[in-house]
Amino acid sequence: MTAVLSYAVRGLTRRHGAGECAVLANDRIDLDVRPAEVFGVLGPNGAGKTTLVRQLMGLLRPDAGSITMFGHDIVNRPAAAARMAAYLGQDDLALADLPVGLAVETTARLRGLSRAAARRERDEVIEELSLGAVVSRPLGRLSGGQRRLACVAATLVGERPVLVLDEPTTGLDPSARRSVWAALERRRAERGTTVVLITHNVLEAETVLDRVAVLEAGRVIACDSPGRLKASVSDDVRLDLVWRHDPPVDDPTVARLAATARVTGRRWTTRLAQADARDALGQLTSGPAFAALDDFSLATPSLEDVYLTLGGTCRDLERT
Ligand SMILES: Nc1ncnc2c1ncn2[C@@H]1O[C@H](COP(=O)(O)OP(=O)(O)OP(=O)(O)O)[C@@H](O)[C@H]1O
Repeated sequence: MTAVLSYAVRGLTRRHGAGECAVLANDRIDLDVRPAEVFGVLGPNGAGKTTLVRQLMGLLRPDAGSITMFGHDIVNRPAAAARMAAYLGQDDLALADLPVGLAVETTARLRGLSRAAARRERDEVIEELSLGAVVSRPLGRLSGGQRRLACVAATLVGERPVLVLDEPTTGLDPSARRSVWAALERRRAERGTTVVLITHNVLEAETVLDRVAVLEAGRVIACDSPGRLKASVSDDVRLDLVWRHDPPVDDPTVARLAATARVTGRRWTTRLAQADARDALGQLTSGPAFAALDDFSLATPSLEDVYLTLGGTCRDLERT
């Protein structure tokens, strides 16, 4: 059965450093990634995400455990990973001196395409990601977002059956983010491409991923579809309140919410049973506390709630 999986990972363990400074970056990770799946790895800084995907690409050797890719042993034959997967790392400046178009074309040639096919794919992906305006400029002299997008373009050429992307949309504006997601979805739908990607962004994770593995301190603390993970946490809803200034804690409803609110600057985030949330919102919006409110929202559980419920910490997760 594992032969048909894009990835089968078992007991994957990897330490960095030695002695007292050793960090257990991946701790007995088990994962299955299915063909044509968009599979996400979500977690805070230092959770072990990059360590995991670098092992999936054969760039880092595990201390223990196994990884097979379409049934091939990647740990003992890491070169097989490079033949089957394209990788977008966090810093991808290997071709920094080349103009964008040439960098993309060169990558396609390195992946075995003929000159004509490489140029055709280059033109298609430049158009697809709206990179026409910077096609002749060296990668190293672009803005951070433009460079990231150009590196995504280079990753997409050459029709690899698997794409492994370390934070592909970090630094991109909303329109560029949308074109990246559309480009990945197109490859999955038309070619059955498997996509494994790291993201910090819980909102993106909810909308683009088929399944997500949540990592915390080197361990997978949950792995399922965003919908099933959300359904598993509870029926509670999230009430977010943003105050204009100091919250009026002499108001009884505000005082009650203060007891459990997670405070981030002027924002309070509370999780409540649906009836309690409706009641609290009713009291707040019809009473004197309303004048102190800048904004409020009531939402069903998000992946962030799942993450917090599972014991994760919310630092470093993006929500915009
Ligand atoms: N070369 C290294 N030497 C020592 N420790 C390392 C090394 N690389 C990573 N680590 C440590 O291993 C842990 C996991 O790092 P990793 O880069 O995999 O996390 P991450 O989830 O990708 O983080 P981020 O979201 O910040 O990119 C961290 O504690 C990190 O400090």
